[in-house]
Amino acid sequence: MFDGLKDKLSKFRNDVEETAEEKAEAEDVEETDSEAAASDSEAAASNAESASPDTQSTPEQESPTDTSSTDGTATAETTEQVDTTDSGASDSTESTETAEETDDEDESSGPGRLKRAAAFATGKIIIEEEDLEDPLWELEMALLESDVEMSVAEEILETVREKMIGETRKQVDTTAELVELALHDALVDVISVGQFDFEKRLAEADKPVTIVFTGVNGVGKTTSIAKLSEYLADRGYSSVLANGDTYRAGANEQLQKHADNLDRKLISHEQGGDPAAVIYDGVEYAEAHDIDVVLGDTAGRLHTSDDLMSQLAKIHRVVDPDLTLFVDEAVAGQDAVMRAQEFDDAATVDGTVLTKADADSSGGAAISISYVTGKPILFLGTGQGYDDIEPFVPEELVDQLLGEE
Ligand SMILES: Nc1nc2c(ncn2[C@@H]2O[C@H](COP(=O)(O)OP(=O)(O)OP(=O)(O)O)[C@@H](O)[C@H]2O)c(=O)[nH]1
Repeated sequence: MFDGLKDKLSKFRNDVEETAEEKAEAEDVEETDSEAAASDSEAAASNAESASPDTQSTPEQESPTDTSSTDGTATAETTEQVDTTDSGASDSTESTETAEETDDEDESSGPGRLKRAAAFATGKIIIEEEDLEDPLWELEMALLESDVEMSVAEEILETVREKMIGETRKQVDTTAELVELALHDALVDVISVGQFDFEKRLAEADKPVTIVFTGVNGVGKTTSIAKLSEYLADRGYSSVLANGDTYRAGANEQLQKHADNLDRKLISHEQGGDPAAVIYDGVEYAEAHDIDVVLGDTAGRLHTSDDLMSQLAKIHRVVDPDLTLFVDEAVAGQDAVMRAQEFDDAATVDGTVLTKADADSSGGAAISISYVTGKPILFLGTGQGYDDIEPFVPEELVDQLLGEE
């Protein structure tokens, strides 16, 4: 599931890891060079000392803060040497103060020299904005290619940037681990918007609970109703089906077939009847027969989307459903995200059932819908069988996207 996106996320992790490794190597070389320079100058100083006591320098002159360079970088580099070579405490404190001042001036360019120097002294690598620039750009392209909605991609990037920049790699052992944590948090943040516990809500609600399904034709709405009926039966809830799609020829027969297969009651009216009246009858039937849940189908397409939306509005007025679930297919990518927003604007959707997650989809819809609508994905359709429906757990999806296999 969502293999393309999984590969792209894995590439981002490898890119950042490579960048960090290159940086570690470069800083190793820098360290070796500066150590060599330090021992050269120590040797030179001791030579000078033994050659002429008159030319011996004062402690102040030796202090790194008094180097003739006015360049902040040079000053801080000297501090690195002081820190790593563990020289006299007073010199070190003095030079640290100077470096802090320099550090403050240098804030805009990253975590600052002092922090870097301190991390560097203990073998840590700090991830900076410039290290992430290329990998983040590639990640943004990868997310957009995977049909992740633009504002969602930006939010993910922002969180990754926030979580990684200025972080020392050693705190989490490896760069890979740091990237994984940042990506994990960024993805969970956008995917889990609006999540609520469907089963708890169902358990606590007065019965019968009425659930209305909306969405365009062909995305798996009717099949999802049948699947959910079976899902509920597995958890001890009885349900009745009500066909509010009075517009499409053959809709009654289609739902009747599922009802027969599952041995459920179907409430239906003639084609052209009032959908709100059908679902209302479903509720009455449930009340009379002590049925826990009414699952109401609706038309996916009318003459105009205005007709469709006003029909939904009427169902809401007449039946006041406990939940309205928007159904769309994962393979529809950005189209599904756009439709989710349109339906939510018109009918106030409570959550989404994302079907065909088993098909080779980009993953963009699964990542974007909750963030864009503010309503959670509640179920994933994972095949054509009645049992092929799973509660949507954001953490599980993210683990799967970031998993090894
Ligand atoms: N692979 C796969 N196929 C699915 C899934 N859900 C539904 N389908 C198939 O998608 C097709 C359309 O499903 P329907 O339930 O008829 O779709 P609908 O939205 O009710 O469409 P209309 O009946 O035209 O209103 C059917 O062949 C289903 O078997 C799913 O999760 N995975």
